[in-house]
Amino acid sequence: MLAEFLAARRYLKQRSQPGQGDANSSDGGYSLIPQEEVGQSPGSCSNLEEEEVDADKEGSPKEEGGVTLSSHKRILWRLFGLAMQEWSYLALGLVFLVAASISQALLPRLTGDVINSIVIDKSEEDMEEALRSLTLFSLLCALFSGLRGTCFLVVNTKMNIRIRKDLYQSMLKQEIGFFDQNKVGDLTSRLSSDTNKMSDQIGLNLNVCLRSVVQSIGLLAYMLLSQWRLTLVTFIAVPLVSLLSKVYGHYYHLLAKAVQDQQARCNADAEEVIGSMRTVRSFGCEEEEVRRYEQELQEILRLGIKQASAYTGYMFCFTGAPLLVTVAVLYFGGHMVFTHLLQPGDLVAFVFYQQSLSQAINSIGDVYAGLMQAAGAADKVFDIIDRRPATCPPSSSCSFSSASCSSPTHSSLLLSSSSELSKEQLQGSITFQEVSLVYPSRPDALVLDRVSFHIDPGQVVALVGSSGSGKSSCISLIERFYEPTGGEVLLDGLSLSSYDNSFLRRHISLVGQEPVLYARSLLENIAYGLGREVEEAELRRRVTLAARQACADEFIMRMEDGFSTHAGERGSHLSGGQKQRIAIARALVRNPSILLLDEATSALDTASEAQVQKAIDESMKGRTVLVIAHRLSTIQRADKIIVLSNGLVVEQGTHKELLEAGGAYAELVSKQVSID
Ligand SMILES: Nc1ncnc2c1ncn2[C@@H]1O[C@H](COP(=O)(O)OP(=O)(O)OP(=O)(O)O)[C@@H](O)[C@H]1O
Repeated sequence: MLAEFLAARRYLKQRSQPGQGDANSSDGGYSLIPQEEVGQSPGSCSNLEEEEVDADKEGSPKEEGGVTLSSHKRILWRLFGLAMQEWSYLALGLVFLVAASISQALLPRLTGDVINSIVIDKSEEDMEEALRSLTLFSLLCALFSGLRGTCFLVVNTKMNIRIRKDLYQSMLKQEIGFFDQNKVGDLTSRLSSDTNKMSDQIGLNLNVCLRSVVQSIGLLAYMLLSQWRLTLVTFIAVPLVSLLSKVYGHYYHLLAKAVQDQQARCNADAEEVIGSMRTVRSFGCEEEEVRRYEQELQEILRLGIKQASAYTGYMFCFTGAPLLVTVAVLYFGGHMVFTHLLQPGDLVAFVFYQQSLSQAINSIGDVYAGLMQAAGAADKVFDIIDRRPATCPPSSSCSFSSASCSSPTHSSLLLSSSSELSKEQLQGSITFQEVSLVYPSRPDALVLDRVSFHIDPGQVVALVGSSGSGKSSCISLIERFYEPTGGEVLLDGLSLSSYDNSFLRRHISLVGQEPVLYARSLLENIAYGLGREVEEAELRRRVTLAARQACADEFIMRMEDGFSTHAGERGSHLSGGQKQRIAIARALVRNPSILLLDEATSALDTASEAQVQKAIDESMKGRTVLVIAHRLSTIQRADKIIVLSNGLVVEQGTHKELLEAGGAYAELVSKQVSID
């Protein structure tokens, strides 16, 4: 309940004070003007303790945004462990923190001295001396606070960089099925907003927590020792604020969750539409999409208005209670001044101390909520960092460079000597042995059903079949994007899973249906995957050769910046045919033993296709080629044709043999011929 309340209160405070972190807002905590937080803190504090005690008593974890309190604690320890790796900055920060706290704690006392020297002693000299001390400690307090903040900010940044790198590294190691099951938006959000939230909240809250704890202990001790009666008065609002916390906490939590859910829906819809702008444009659905988006926004507005109304009640209770506490302190303190139990300056100093204590305790409450937020974000981030790619056999070690993993069995043989392996050492035979496949994201659909075929080294084999029959899935298995659910894929007679992935990447190249280029130069796009070990001159030679083979050199040289031309976001500065040729060049640049072509020439016009086809024909020599093509001209040149239907191999043979058989292939060809 406390977490709910604090999270809701934090949210509302952020809304009401744009641009101000609430934990920071109490920084300094020394003001004559009653703050909205003043006096809330006793409630917050007692509530915090109450909840902690409850959780302990029950011995069972409580739910917080789907993550249990005990797991939150575990995550927080891990986060603190990460922060502790920057121990030198933390230690320095701690020194400045203590120095700032001591200077700050003296300020109310010195202010009281100034007032007493004016009101009681009526001594100008005493006043000036007290003011000199006040100025000195104010400046010291400001300086130490700044230095403390700098140290904790450095810890934040260093932590953030480390977490991001670990997360990105882990993401890129995952199997392809992981990316089918997780939206790009979710993953990039983990990488940006969640990692920021983690490091910001930990750095900020560690800073605030340490400062507030040191201040609270000092202030409370001073208040109890100097004015214990007034200190008791300060805590009279505790039961009231506790009760209100429970009611509002629950209500705000529900509202905040509803707003978050609605915002997530809204963002997901917008992301989907922006990501498929071509489809939206070609169907002329822009206005319809704007209307849908507006409807979603209206729902956010409705919930926002509900929250805004609730805010009135929140402000009334939580601002009223502390003000009443201050009134009560002034009432009792005033009577004590009249009965000479207290001097006016001491009363003013006490009010300052009381407000500072309120802010310090209040900050601890905010720290709790902030840490819970950090734990929530960290939970998702650590899930990915700790995730073991599904393609990793249990005993294998994951290698980042291979984007997957290597098994120590057969692969060690290949891996240990992989740097010396030359192309000839991979003959290039491919065998599918009773291979079945079910995609992790669609566990009910059997996509390949005991598929068996064999491709000899150097053969050109065409996979044909109607849309959805499983052609691309076969290629995905050879690329080891997915593991077969049953059976085995063999390469040169050895199970594919026994090879080191970086070895496979070097010897197998794929040109996919929709070539994806990166927002880098054409040279970098073609050289993608060549590895850093290739020297600059050799790299340029290979890129130029590959571009020539893919008939891409002409159009590249016509461009003003040649190979340095920027491809644009996802290759948007190039035509479909140009993109395809760059993708082919990228596949050829590694001089692969096995070439996989998934409708690689589909986006080319007839003239370009003929050119590229000629280049591919040339580059096919001495390699194994598996090609998916709907065009008869491509298929009939193949040494062997494998016909797939609904995940089953229904026919195999040469063009001539299959035509004579008059089966599924002959039927496909009759349709194809009319298209060709
Ligand atoms: N990543 C994936 N996750 C879940 N299902 C998939 C995935 N990729 C393909 N499928 C499904 O597997 C089946 C076979 O798809 P595949 O892409 O292999 O067919 P294809 O013969 O290459 O089709 P096309 O000629 O249209 O490209 C289809 O039903 C498809 O919906």
